Amino acid sequence: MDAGGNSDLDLDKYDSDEQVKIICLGDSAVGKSKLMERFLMDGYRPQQLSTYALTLYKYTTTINGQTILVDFWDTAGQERFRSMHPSYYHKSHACVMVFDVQRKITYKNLTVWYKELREYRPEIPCLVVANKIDADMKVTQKSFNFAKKQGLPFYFVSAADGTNVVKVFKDAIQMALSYKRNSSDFMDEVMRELENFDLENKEESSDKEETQEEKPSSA
Ligand SMILES: Nc1nc2c(ncn2[C@@H]2O[C@H](COP(=O)(O)OP(=O)(O)OP(=O)(O)O)[C@@H](O)[C@H]2O)c(=O)[nH]1
Ligand SMILES: [Mg+2]
Repeated sequence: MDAGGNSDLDLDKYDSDEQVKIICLGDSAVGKSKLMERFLMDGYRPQQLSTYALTLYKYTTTINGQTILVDFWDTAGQERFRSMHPSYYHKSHACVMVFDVQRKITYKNLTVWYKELREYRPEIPCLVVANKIDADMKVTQKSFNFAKKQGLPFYFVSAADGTNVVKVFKDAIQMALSYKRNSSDFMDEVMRELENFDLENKEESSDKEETQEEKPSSA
């Protein structure tokens, strides 16, 4: 399930300069998939890896002359799974967190999603999205303080009529890129170190194997 392992291949395939991963969180039926579909309708690429639990959409865009490959990760039926597998969060650069303005419980559960997100990704940008405003425009006058309290950007959107959908995802891509370029996230540093360490170890051990092979003849 880890697309990170293919990232070099993907960069070649799409001839892109940089790659970011954006995840989507929120209760079942808040509209996560519909929001992504709405955004991706134009720039949609048929490459879509789908399992019963996970859909990965690939999207390319050009920002300041650079081609950016975006991996959007979407999950299904989260009420069944409750919490996400750690690989879902792994190496993500931004998160779009969605609730349904018509169902209060989905707003309350943002606290739960946010807590889990921060356990895995303490510092990635997170955008809070109030979906389905088409059903009752009056909700945009209500205040939803969760985002403000946590200091997160907040958007009223509708996957049904398209309100603010492009804005949310464009902002998410921009934030993901800034995060990737400027991150001083401690865990990211550690991951980078570990990856380098892994490579070095492999090189060392293959050296060793060669010298060990020679030994038996001298013994
Ligand atoms: N009125 C209205 N309905 C919406 C909107 N977005 C999604 N829906 C409806 O809400 C339902 C759930 O949407 P999905 O996108 O499948 O929800 P999801 O968050 O992906 O749900 P899971 O995959 O189960 O986690 C569908 O019946 C959609 O048609 C919206 O902006 N307005
Ligand atoms: Mg879905």
